[in-house]
Amino acid sequence: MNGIFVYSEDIAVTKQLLNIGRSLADVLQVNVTALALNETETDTAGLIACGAEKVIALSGSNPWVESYAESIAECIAKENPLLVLIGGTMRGKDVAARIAAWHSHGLVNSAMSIEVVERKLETKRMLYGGLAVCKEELSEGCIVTIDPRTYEEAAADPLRNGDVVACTAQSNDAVLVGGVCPIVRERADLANAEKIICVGRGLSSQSDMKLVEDLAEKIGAEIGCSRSIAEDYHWLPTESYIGLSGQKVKPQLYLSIGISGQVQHIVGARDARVIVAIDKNEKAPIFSAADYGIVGDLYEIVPKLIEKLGK
Ligand SMILES: Cc1cc2nc3c(=O)[nH]c(=O)nc-3n(C[C@H](O)[C@H](O)[C@H](O)COP(=O)(O)OP(=O)(O)OC[C@H]3O[C@@H](n4cnc5c(N)ncnc54)[C@H](O)[C@@H]3O)c2cc1C
Repeated sequence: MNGIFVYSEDIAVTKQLLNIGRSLADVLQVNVTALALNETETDTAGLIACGAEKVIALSGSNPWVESYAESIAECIAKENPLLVLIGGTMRGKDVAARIAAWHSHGLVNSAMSIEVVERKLETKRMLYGGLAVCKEELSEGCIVTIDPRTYEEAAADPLRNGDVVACTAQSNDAVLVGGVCPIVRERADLANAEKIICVGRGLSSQSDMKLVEDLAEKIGAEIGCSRSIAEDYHWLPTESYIGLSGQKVKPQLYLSIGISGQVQHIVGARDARVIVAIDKNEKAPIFSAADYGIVGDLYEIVPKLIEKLGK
């Protein structure tokens, strides 16, 4: 068994995987190989700067990354790595599942962390909507997907050396893409927002959203919500809700207003740097997840905050 193999169809995520991949490789004293699919020379050089000893630059004419799963599996077979890290995007998970099936290797999805314990690799991931954490010891060659932004991008060191091996990929054209229509988002991309105000059923009516919008404008925040607000009340688009079945976010500031903080919601927000909660029920579970809590009526607190921030 060789080193650690990393791949994502999103080069920024590959650099995040290199952060953890490099640390593990240093402990295990093995090499890191990154796979780049249809990336530029600058991007492949960037992967070496971020810690890969070798970059396999695959190129092919089919724009559909899933159709290269077999070629990626072949590269992995040649490298025979100890561990394969794949970016846990929707497309990455699709590719990871196909590769795991081809190689009959284990697959751990959405690992929250991965570490070396007594020379064995161990992952942790959430179970039952965040109610339990599952610890798993990996067999050799295991595939692990890691969701975007679980780790920061590896710091680039332009003095690092490495090899770039160019290969032509064979795409599996069993499914041909006739066209792609990007989803036009009605709101900003919450996954990359630095500040988020999240509203829940504590808000009495849709017209009160104005209050939240005013506060968001004052602090330059995007607006998210609990599932009930999007799916039951339809006050905000579906892509605005945060949680287990919604978006996973990692802002610097997450301010929840009138959200009870059920585990299915919190699971999407727990990686925020600072969580502030406003709720009138002092026993609301949101306060266990919050760094700062304000117990009180949002209709009194939010106008006061807007007033203070206005000065
Ligand atoms: C399989 C599954 C998946 C799910 N996935 C998600 C998900 O991805 N995201 C998600 O959000 N939910 C999800 N849910 C639903 C989740 O369990 C909760 O039901 C939901 O998050 C509750 O939304 P809420 O906090 O807005 O409402 P509530 O739980 O009703 O909380 C409202 C809060 O507002 C407070 N409040 C009321 N009035 C005021 C006031 N005037 N001032 C201050 N506070 C006030 C109350 O004290 C209360 O704490 C899922 C559920 C299941 C079963």
